[in-house]
Amino acid sequence: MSIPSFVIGIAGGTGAGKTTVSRTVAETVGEAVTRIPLDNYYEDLSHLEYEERAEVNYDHPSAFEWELLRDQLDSLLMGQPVEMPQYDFEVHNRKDERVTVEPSDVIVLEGILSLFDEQVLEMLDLKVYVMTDADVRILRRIERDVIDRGRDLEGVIDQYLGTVKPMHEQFVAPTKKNADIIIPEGANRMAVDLLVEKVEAELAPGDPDADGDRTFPLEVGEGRPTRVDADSSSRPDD
Ligand SMILES: Nc1ncnc2c1ncn2[C@@H]1O[C@H](COP(=O)(O)OP(=O)(O)O)[C@@H](O)[C@H]1O
Ligand SMILES: O=c1ccn([C@@H]2O[C@H](COP(=O)(O)O)[C@@H](O)[C@H]2O)c(=O)[nH]1
Repeated sequence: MSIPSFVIGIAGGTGAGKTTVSRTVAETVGEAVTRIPLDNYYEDLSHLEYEERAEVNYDHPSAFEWELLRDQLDSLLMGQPVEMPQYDFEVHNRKDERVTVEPSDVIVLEGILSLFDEQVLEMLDLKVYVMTDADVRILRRIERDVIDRGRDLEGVIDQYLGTVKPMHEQFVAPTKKNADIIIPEGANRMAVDLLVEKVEAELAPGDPDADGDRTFPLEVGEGRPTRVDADSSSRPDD
């Protein structure tokens, strides 16, 4: 395994297609990709009742436990496994169990604010922003939240207008300026192929120092760790 790993950050608004892009990259690259949903690092809100948790602003940076994310990314980059929290959207809270995540050649951090925190940005080798129009994103979100996350239509609309949209404009969309690559619409085949090519070039034996200080040992292809899916996510968008 390469130490440190090649770390990709994938940001973008809710419903932009971040999860789809990161899953497609992980599946196409093969075994050595660890996917880290930023959602797993929402603060533990066990001290609140469900009704109070339902009122929390989950689109503000303060909703996330950045310290834990930085520590766990650091550990993975040093080749150490971490016990990653898991998140349950239906109850707006962290699950009791954690999942052991092993370090791997490629780490993909994916979430609305993956390109927000300065210290996290320093850990990223490639920064991607998925840009999809707001009307498309809200339609996708309604479908997903009602079907997968146990919400009702009225609640989804209230949350969108009350917090999701204003926080997107204030905190998420401005992180586009931190991106190396902007992918339109989500699962854009050409863009995903280019990402995969870049990752594979970074991992290729014989290209040991593609960006100056990175060394990629010849272990690639030998005893790679199993792919870990740490899941249990101008123009009017963006
Ligand atoms: N390019 C695309 N075309 C059509 N539907 C897409 C595309 N990319 C993603 N989707 C769909 O949109 C929904 C939200 O995508 P997802 O990847 O979960 O977004 P995010 O992680 O940014 O919230 C999913 O149902 C997904 O299948
Ligand atoms: O308990 C929660 C936690 C988060 N959310 C919403 O999720 C999205 C982020 O997930 P995506 O997959 O990027 O859409 C964020 O906009 C939060 O509003 C939630 O509703 N409840």
